[in-house]
Amino acid sequence: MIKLKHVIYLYGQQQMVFNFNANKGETITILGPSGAGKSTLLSLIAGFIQPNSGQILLNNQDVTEVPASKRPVSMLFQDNNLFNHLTVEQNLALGLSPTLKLSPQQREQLLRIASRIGLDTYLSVYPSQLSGGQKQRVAIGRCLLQHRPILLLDEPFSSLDPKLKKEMFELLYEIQQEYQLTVLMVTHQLEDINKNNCRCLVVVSGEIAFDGDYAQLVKETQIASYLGINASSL
Ligand SMILES: Nc1ncnc2c1ncn2[C@@H]1O[C@H](COP(=O)(O)OP(=O)(O)OP(=O)(O)O)[C@@H](O)[C@H]1O
Repeated sequence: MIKLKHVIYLYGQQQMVFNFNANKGETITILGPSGAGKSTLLSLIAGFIQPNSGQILLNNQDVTEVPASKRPVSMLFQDNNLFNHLTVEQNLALGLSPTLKLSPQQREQLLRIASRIGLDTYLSVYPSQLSGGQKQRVAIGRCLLQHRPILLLDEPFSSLDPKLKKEMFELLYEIQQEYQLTVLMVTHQLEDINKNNCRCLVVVSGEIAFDGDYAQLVKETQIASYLGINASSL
């Protein structure tokens, strides 16, 4: 589903090298210190930046030269996902049509997703009138309307309070299962990891220094202590 073959990206003298495979329906948490290259990895997969060399395959197709808008990928950021001058309905509609003109079938889809994310009574509201969690729900709804099988999240809920964050993770997990999405999520917060069932990647100095589940990660003492985790975190 996702394959990065010796992908090299250069920021000046700084080199990043990524080799990585993900299967359909997998959820992968990406950890690592600030400046390690986590967002760069997502940007390469999304197509926001082009590698200097190497190959990126999505759904068995080489997309290395394919622009972001044509890749089977949606991306959700920590904030600024919405257009403040557009209503919730219009922000959602952007997932279906850049002109905001929807066919009756598309409008039906929009209403179904608005109900799925619990915002069907907020369609005419502007983002400034929404809470942080509601804004992220709209952004998730728009990703779902794009019908793209890969969802990339860059610290999506880190500005939310713990209760809301938990709710958002539950919604994300349900949606991931329902739509069989392949999810890659960057986080700095260890409590965001689904410790029972999650593949973790640790990016250090522009390379994937660890790839395995959380229980294995804890045993990799050098990397675990670097991230500030130990066996009691299990
Ligand atoms: N546009 C850019 N031009 C030059 N260097 C950049 C640019 N964007 C990022 N970098 C550098 O590339 C490195 C990796 O950045 P990146 O944002 O991928 O790290 P990150 O692991 O996501 O960090 P954080 O957790 O702080 O968001 C950093 O050293 C950063 O300074």
